[in-house]
Order: sequence, then C-alpha cells, then structure tokens
Amino acid sequence: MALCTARNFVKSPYALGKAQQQLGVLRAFSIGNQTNQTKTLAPKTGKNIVLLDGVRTPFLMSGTDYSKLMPHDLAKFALSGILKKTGVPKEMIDYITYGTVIQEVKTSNIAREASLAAGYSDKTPSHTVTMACISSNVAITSAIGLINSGVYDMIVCGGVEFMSDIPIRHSRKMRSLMLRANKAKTAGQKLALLASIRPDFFVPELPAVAEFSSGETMGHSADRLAAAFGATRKEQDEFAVRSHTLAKQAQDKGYLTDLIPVQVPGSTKPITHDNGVRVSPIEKMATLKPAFIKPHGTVTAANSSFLTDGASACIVTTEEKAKQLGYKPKAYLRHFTYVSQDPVDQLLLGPAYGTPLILEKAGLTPKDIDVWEFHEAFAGQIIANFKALDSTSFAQRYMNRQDKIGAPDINKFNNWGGSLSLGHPFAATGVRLAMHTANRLVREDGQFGLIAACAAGGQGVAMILERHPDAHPN
Ligand SMILES: CC(=O)SCCNC(=O)CCNC(=O)[C@H](O)C(C)(C)COP(=O)(O)OP(=O)(O)OC[C@H]1O[C@@H](n2cnc3c(N)ncnc32)[C@H](O)[C@@H]1OP(=O)(O)O
Repeated sequence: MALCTARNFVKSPYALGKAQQQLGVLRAFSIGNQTNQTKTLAPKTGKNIVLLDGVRTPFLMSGTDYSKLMPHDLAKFALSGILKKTGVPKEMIDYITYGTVIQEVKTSNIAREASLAAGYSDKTPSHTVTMACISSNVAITSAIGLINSGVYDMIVCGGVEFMSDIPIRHSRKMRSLMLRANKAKTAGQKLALLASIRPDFFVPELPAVAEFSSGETMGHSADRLAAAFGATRKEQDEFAVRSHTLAKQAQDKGYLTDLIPVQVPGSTKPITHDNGVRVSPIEKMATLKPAFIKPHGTVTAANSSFLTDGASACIVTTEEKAKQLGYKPKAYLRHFTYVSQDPVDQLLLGPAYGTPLILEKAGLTPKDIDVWEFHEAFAGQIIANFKALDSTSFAQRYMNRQDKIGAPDINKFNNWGGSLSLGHPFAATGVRLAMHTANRLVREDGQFGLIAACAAGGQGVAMILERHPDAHPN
C-alpha cells in the first residue's frame, strides 16, 4: 500500500496539553444535568436499544495476580458483577453473548461455562462470539440484532481474555501420532508408533498474536503501518505517555466506575486497580529498543498495548423495558458498522475506514462527536489512523470518498487513557470502550460518542452511542 502522508496534518499533536495535564478532562462535570441536546437520533427499527450499564474486572498484565485462574473463572466475576451492580435479577436475562479470542479448549463455549459458574440460570442460553479484538463489540451488536428481531428483551454481553495461560499444542506430527496410538490395538502397533518418533515431534506450537493468512505479528504490522504513515518514534512515545497520564488521572479521580473489585481465591486483598498504568518520563521511553522490527522499528514495549488478562460484561435492553423495571440506562446504542480490508496489506486501519462510514450512517459530522474512544492497539496505529482520517488522498484512493473528514479532536479523544495504558484483554475491550464512552458523556456533558477499533484479520468496528437523559456516571 503506497500510503500518503496528509500534508496539512499538524505535527506532533500527541503530547499532553498543559491544560489537560493539570485538569484532566476538559469539560465541567454535571451529574443529572440534561445535555444541551441539539440533534437526537431516531431508532431505525422503532426500538430504542440501550446500554443499561457495564462492568469490568481490573485489567492486569498477564502473568500477574490472575495467573492461577482459568478464563471462565475471570469471566465469572464480570458476569456476576453486572447483576450485582445493576440489581437486575438473573431470571430477567434472556440470553448471553460473550466473546473470547484465544480459546481455552476445555471451555470452548466459554459463554456457557462462565454463565453457569456465575450463577445464571441453566435455562439461559449462552453463546460465544469471536472477532479478534472487537469480540465484545460483536457480543453487543449480536444482542442488538436479537432484540431488534423481537426474540429477546434483555441480554448480557461481554468478553474475556486470559493471556496468562494460553493453549500450547503438541506439534502436528506428535498430535497425529497420539491419535493413531489411541487407535492402535496391539503392543506391536504401539511400539512401531513409538519408534517413529523424531526429535522435531517435540517442538511445541505456540499461539502467536499474529495474522493467520500472512504470519505477520500485530506488532510487526503496527511498525509497518507507522512507517507507511510517517509516525515518528517521538510522536508514538508522546502518545503513549498521554495515554498513561490520562489513565492515571482517571484512576485518581475515581472516574473508572465500571471497575469491580475481584477477590482471587486464596488471596487476602481484593484487586481494585488496573496494574499496567505506568507514567514514565519521555526520556525513559526513548531508551527502549524496538520490540518487533529490529533494529530500525519504532514500536516498543512502552508504546504498544501489553498482553492482558481481563473480563467485561454489560446489559443491553430496550428503553421501554428499562423504564418498565425502573432502571436508568447509560446510553442509547444508535448505530454500528463493521469494516474489513485485505489483512496482508494493512491490518490496523479499522478506525480510519469505520469512522467516516458511521458518521454518514448517523447523519453526524465529527463536530457533533463529544466523546471519541478508539482502541489503542499501538500508539503508531492510532497516529496512522489519525493521519489517514486527515488525508484527502487516503479518502479518495482507499475509500472512494471525495473529502477527508479530518482527525478527531485530540481534546475529546480517549480522555481516560486507553488500551496502551489500561490494557487490552482482546475480547473484553469492546465493553470497556462502550462504558468509557457512556460515562464520559455524562462527566463531560456531551451527547454523542463514537467508538472505533481495529482487529486482526484487517477488520474493524465503529459505533455511535448517545447519552441517555437518565444516565449517571457511577
Ligand atoms: C487489533 C489489536 O489490538 S492488535 C494488538 C494486539 N496486541 C498485541 O499484539 C500485544 C503487543 N504487545 C506485546 O506483544 C508485548 O507487550 C511486547 C512484545 C511489546 C513487550 O513484551 P515484553 O518484552 O514482555 O514487555 P516487558 O513488560 O518485559 O517490557 C520490556 C521493557 O520495556 C519496559 N517498559 C514497558 N512499558 C514501559 C513504560 N510504559 N515505560 C517505560 N518502560 C516500559 C519494561 O520495564 C521492560 O524493561 P526491562 O527490559 O528493562 O525490564
């Protein structure tokens, strides 16, 4: 892909502004205030579908405090936590859609295992969805589809990722031999199989955070993307510092109200915080070596999202149902779209493709968006997406559009940090983005929020949420 660099892109806008450093988010906090609504989006199908509320476990670096759990154990905390937080009785839940990316083979329909473990009724059907890093977005939009089709009224959605224990397989040759050994009837047949073993049979197969079709890791692809768009190492490091600084501010101010404490069995203290937030001086960031393309790459451990354990859950229902039961929804789920491109070309441009489409679908312009929440896979990926959105030639060449829409307003962008700092448990991130959007709309007194994320496979999602008049920030 011969990518263009936008000429009128303002250089290095990613360093945290002084005002943001001092004040955190920019707008006044107004609990219970009605937004100054200028436009409102009519539901397309006659049903006003709402995000009632959502929760997540603290997101932890893999190999830390969750490491002895199994994925369904972690999911259980989020699935029981959402009922506890909302007070919705489990019998009211019609269905569960739940995401995961790297599957534990013993619990392949993790939605079912986790919901049973969390104490949901065994009469509540649960199904697992997967679409790489946007799996819990898919869980949410599957729920929207089921509700719109009139099948169900109230659905729990979310996702879990557990990178502390991933399924490492025997080699194909060893697996084949073991399967044949299972069928061998005589001692002679078994001995012959044993004699056929060669040293390379013992080389294990590790799952990689890599693209199946090209074999390229996400990090390598991010480095390639950053280079294609001319995202400098300094810009990437500055953006990463911004993410960590804003996440720390949000933690300190108590804004991350979607977090629920997790008491790991055998531990005395509950886990209450994301543990990957680490505000480092830019000079320290600059000393790190490239993590993927060596020695000249610009993507490092500090400007990448890190391997994370975490789970999330939310409730999607109709406004009518919520009102009937006396619940106060957080936001309307107005519009969504999925996009996909050739994964061998560029993997991580989902927001650049999805954002113009979703704005057009909703009849909104970037100026109407009060809260932007993009998944930060890598700092270089965010910068490349900004540059693509701000490039007329990208719009014309790759999207068949006459004009660019421009990059999001950085002052309204990921104001509570993002996946770089809070972590990115692949299938749990979508609900985290939705909850940040909904809660920021209240705290920052906005009306519309736009979520966008890239995913392996060259895919992506974009969604529009609208603040609900009854929404509260807790
Ligand atoms: C669509 C999508 O979402 S695609 C994205 C999917 N996600 C991914 O691909 C995950 C990408 N990330 C990774 O694979 C890993 O986190 C890696 C390879 C980048 C880094 O892994 P590791 O090398 O194990 O990271 P580790 O935590 O040890 O950090 C390496 C070094 O950087 C340092 N470091 C990490 N973060 C920071 C920071 N914020 N500030 C300063 N230093 C830092 C560490 O202290 C460590 O230093 P040391 O070697 O002196 O101890």
